[in-house]
Amino acid sequence: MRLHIADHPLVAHKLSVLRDESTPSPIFRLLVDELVTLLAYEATRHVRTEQKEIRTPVTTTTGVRMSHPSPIVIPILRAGLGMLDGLTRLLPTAEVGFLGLQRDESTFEAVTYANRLPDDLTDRQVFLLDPMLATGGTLVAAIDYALERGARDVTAVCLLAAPEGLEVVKEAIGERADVQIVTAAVDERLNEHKFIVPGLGDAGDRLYGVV
Ligand SMILES: O=P(O)(O)OC[C@H]1O[C@H](OP(=O)(O)OP(=O)(O)O)[C@H](O)[C@@H]1O
Ligand SMILES: O=c1cc[nH]c(=O)[nH]1
Ligand SMILES: [Mg+2]
Repeated sequence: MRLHIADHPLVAHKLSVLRDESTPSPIFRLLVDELVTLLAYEATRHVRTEQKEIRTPVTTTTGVRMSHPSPIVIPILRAGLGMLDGLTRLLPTAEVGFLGLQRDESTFEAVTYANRLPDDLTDRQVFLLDPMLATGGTLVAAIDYALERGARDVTAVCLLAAPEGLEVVKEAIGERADVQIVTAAVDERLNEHKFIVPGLGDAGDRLYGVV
């Protein structure tokens, strides 16, 4: 597992506003979108391309285009949905699959309630979107869905990660695949409710309200 922590003053600034409990939902949503676009620049650094001859007004030259098959972007509902536009803005030809996972409030285990993925992800670059990597249970489940469909190249884009969750993901993946995690920050720890500290609270609730 490879970990990339985005080190950029704009990322740090926007993340600080997200952490602020007084930031209202409309601003929170806007900032998540902006942050993801900044993270997407790093997350797509190894997106597959191929050479292509192009004709400029002056001459012919060798350019680059995205390879086929196109990448697949998978937001993990609910909170990951707030990250979808930020990523597809940079990868407009990507296909989009959906996973709905909710953490059980007493056991903290991830429960799947929606799964709309292609059966075959062989040779596809997969981008998983979830703002919070806390215990890691949700991300491990999502990575497993991708790997059991043949994916071997998976990038997870998060806003915040806890050290405990990163360790869980690393152990669970082992040598099975090349998994990259791109995050805006690694926080201190989890609290007794398995929330990230200092964190930003419940990302889904802050994006969409308490339902
Ligand atoms: O690393 P973990 O301990 O598994 O926790 C992280 C998950 O918890 C949150 O989802 P939540 O269950 O609150 O669902 P929501 O997005 O619908 O609010 C968050 O969006 C992650 O998906
Ligand atoms: O801090 C946390 C942990 C899990 N899910 C969240 O939304 N926030
Ligand atoms: Mg939630």
